[in-house]
Amino acid sequence: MNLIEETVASIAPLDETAMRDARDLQARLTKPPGSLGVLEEVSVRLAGLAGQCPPPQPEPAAVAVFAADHGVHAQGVTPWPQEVTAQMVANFLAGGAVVNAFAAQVGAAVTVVDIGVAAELEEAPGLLRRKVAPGTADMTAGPAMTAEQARRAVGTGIEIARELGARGARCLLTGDMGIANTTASAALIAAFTGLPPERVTGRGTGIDDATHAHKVEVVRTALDRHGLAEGHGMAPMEVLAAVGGLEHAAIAGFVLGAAALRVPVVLDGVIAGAAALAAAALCPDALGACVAGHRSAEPGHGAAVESLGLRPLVDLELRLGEGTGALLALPLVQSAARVLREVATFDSAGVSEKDAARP
Ligand SMILES: Cc1cc2ncn([C@H]3O[C@H](COP(=O)(O)O)[C@@H](O)[C@H]3O)c2cc1C
Ligand SMILES: O=C(O)c1cccnc1
Repeated sequence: MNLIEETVASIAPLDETAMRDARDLQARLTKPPGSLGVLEEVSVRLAGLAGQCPPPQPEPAAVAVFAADHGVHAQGVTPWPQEVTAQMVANFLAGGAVVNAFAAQVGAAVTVVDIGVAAELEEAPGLLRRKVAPGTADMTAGPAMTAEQARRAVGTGIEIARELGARGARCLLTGDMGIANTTASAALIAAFTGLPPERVTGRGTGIDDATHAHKVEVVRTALDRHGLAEGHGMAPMEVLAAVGGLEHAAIAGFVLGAAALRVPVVLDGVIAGAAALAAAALCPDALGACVAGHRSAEPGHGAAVESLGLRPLVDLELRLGEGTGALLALPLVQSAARVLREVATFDSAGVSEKDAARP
């Protein structure tokens, strides 16, 4: 078996006993039952993932920012030059980007992964040089990646999850950097959900109406070219290779790797949403490890999380990527676990329970 098959085979569903224990415990904690809303469900999932109640505290946390370039950039789908991908990588490594500020705020480590940046990048602390190719090919002209490149990128994502886990991370967060990657995200989301391009293609970094209309047509052209209309029946790895980015493939692997380690993975925005659709198509049980950090302003992201049955924790109209939305959600995930670990029960604290006779 290869790394991807081995990893998929090792991913088990959430542990029902631990989840039942967590629900029972939530009902006995000194608060009205259900009063922590969505966070109670998060705590139950964390227990199910760990196979124990209470679950371990999901910290320390590490965000992996997967950076790559995109051949579809040539189609004029974004106003930003491709060099910005490499320039932002340098900014991440210098600590000057929003992801660095948010990571510092919540105490998460930042690792940058060159999975497919067009430019040659020099060795630097905090940079993992794992370039599979210097960017993808233009998906409107042919497959974005070869099958081998897609496999290598997914495998690298699995390895990065393992490496961060081996360094002690107990919560993983996804990040991305890749000019034009919202176009590839839209194509992946359309291919995996069957929704039409106009429903899932957004404005990315910010484009006018004419460019947006053109971007929708670029996505439609790519889907047509690769026979990815609704009901296509293509295998997930083939879909990734046809219209995905190297960072999408790596993030899909990262999700699989986290699920195999039984470590929660907090998903960022539309790029992670597209990658999670691929991961879930490869292994539905991998979703058990996933927490949707936030809901991005990109329409395709809403479609992706709905299709995955995930409930985003934060909704602040963010449309940045880098891992920023996942980082904002991290304290919520950690608080959810801490409740199960630290809050007293009615019994232990001597607090009276609700009078059964009263409404
Ligand atoms: C300065 C800058 C910093 C960023 N940080 C994340 N992105 C985000 O925007 C890009 C995707 O948008 P589109 O598909 O419209 O090109 C990705 O690189 C994503 O990570 C950035 C974009 C820019 C310009
Ligand atoms: O949803 C995101 O993460 C996003 C949106 C726009 C541009 N880059 C990323």
